Amino acid sequence: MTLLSQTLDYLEAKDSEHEQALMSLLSGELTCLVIRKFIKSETASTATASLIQREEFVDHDDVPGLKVLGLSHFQAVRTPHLFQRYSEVGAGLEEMLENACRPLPSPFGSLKSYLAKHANKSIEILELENEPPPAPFTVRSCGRKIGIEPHQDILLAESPKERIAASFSRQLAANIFLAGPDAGGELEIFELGPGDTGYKNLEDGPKTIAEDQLPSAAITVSPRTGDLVMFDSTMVHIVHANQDPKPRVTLACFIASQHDNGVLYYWV
Ligand SMILES: O=C(O)CCC(=O)C(=O)O
Ligand SMILES: [Fe+2]
Repeated sequence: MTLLSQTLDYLEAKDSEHEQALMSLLSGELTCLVIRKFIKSETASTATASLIQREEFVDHDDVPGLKVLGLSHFQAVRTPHLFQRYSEVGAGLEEMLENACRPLPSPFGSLKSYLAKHANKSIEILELENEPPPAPFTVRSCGRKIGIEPHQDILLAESPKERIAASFSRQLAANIFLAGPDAGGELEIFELGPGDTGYKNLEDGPKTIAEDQLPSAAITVSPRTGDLVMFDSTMVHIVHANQDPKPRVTLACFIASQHDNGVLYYWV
């Protein structure tokens, strides 16, 4: 198996190219899709400047140098007392971002419209049977020398009892770059999927792999401000340390599809 990546320019690519690329991504033919200039730099800088000063933008509980607006499902599952905060902060995020960007479009709104139009599906927040409502997205700011260690994002491993998680045909990570680094901060994706690592249940640990034991990267993306990067989050991936004094700021969520269903679910 070889992992495939494709890059399109948001405005220059034809509608049919966006449609074809999304279809390939959702079918698994494509592992990673990069849409350059997905949001305007003015929108990216407005969103960043406004969000960074919010009191909800806090230091990450475990990783020094990483700041986050909102928490992730992974964090909440590992630390159950965070579940309520995860859900409560999440409930206001879409509106907070709209207000922060107005009159410019919300980058998250642009992502939902893009998927609705080109994947021709309805876009819905994920609902789980045994958990409070999930957050729609998070905003992460990686300071200098901060990266993300090798990991896989698999909802079924985080919540094995959730039937909807078992029904996903694909889980994608989507990141909109509100500030792309000028040095470092590359995303690398490896040819190691759930079958290779045996990551099935977060209770047994997230199956992290030491960086020096990874195969050579199959896909390397050097993201720039304004890009949208979507990839199969079940493959092992890593973010190299940001080497730029300016933070690397992303708006991140997951998107999942089911066979024969016209819905895409989002959460983080
Ligand atoms: O920031 C990135 O490039 C990817 C972060 C990540 O691990 C994810 O979105 O699952
Ligand atoms: Fe990830």
